[in-house]
Amino acid sequence: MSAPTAVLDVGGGPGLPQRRELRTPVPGPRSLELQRRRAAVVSAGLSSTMPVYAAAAGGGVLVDVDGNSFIDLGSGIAVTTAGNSAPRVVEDTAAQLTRFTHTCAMITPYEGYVRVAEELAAIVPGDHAVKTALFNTGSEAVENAVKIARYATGRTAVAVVDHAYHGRTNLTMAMTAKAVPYKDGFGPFAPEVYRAPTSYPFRDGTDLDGAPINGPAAAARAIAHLERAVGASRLAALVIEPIQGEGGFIVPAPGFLPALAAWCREHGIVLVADEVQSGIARTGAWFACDHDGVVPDLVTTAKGLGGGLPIAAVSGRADLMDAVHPGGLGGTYGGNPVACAAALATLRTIREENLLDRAVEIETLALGRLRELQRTDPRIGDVRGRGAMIGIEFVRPGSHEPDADLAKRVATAAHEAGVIVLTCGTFGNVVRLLPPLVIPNDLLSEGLDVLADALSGGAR
Ligand SMILES: Cc1ncc(COP(=O)(O)O)c(CNCCCC(=O)O)c1O
Repeated sequence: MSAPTAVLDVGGGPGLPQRRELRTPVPGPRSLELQRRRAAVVSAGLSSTMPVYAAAAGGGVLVDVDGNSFIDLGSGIAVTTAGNSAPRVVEDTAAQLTRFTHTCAMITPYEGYVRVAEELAAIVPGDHAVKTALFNTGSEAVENAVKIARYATGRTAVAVVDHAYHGRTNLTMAMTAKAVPYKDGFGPFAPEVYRAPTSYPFRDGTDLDGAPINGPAAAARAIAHLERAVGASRLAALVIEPIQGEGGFIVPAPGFLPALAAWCREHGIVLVADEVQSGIARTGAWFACDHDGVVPDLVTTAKGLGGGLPIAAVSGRADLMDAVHPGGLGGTYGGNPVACAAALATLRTIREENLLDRAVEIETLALGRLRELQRTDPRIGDVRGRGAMIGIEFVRPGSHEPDADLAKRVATAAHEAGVIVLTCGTFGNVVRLLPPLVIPNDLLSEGLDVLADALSGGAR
């Protein structure tokens, strides 16, 4: 057994020097040693975007085991929204750890769970009574939202849309659109899932009569498809991301979500907004649904909710949440007390540091800079997003043909220059920005400069 690699003894949180600084090649020697050890004992099925190993993180940076300081534009996939090792999260979880670490909420409940449910009831869209059940991962929340919808309606069919991502469990894989890497080889998948076209403004073009496929037209197209493929009366739920994440940071055309919501209401179909990636202040509102004035019946949240601790939730109409028989929902760790303390501290940090407004400031800065780049670079097909959830779609110049290789080269060049960015998209041709909302403006601007350099130089 190898001795633990001596890592940098630096504390995380906002006190970390907020700078981009490379002291070694990327990856450095300690990361290379850890890569060697990992290859011997960790499944090859687990990939990793960055070739380095984390030692500390906070504010807008992540420091690796070789002392390299990276600008973090990924937030661990939209999780450390309120900052890594956020002070209140650290303080409140440490205090909880000394009281009790686990009792199982189904065995001996505790106030923290109730307080998280009270907090979510206060921010979830709508003026109806809201109840919550807590879980551990986004996939688990989506699975349980479907369970609740099926139980409450007595129906079994589930509608999803193209480019969707909902998780890696059997049902959520069936609901996810992209085969590689998420589904290939893992079937058979759960039945009774029906996929409709979504609103993808950059790629929707016009209908057969030459009219642009706007929001209402895209909704009519999706509804017509579902009416043919399954029928509204058989649908328990429509599960949709208000802004699609892994599918490519796709913001639907105005009017698309409201038209779908009206159709669901008309036919008693439970509208589930999967806000695992777009929720909890990420887009400049508590939920992405808020931007469209849509009130879903159920909302799934995870990622940003826990400030890094694993916690997920299904929140929604009390009549639906109470439809399930006692004991019908559960799980050993759901709403772990330490994770609940983290969630409460995260929500408090978002409020006290005005991070909803901060997300809007980040949107203005990032979209402005990227659209400036787009004006002179035909390889940037689309720049889109809300708040601190921004996507850059790369194409072959003069076409809509996806350029996944360019997206990968830009991301790799950014990594080598000390900036963490992620790619996504059905076609793999989207670079996405998910900075912590606490990132200083100068660091965000520097990260955008690095992307611009990667585009103009390193990523030919
Ligand atoms: C909308 C939406 N719903 C559900 C999920 C699933 O959440 P879990 O916490 O990863 O299970 C996600 C997770 N997205 C990141 C997946 C990363 C990967 O596994 O490669 C999401 O974005």
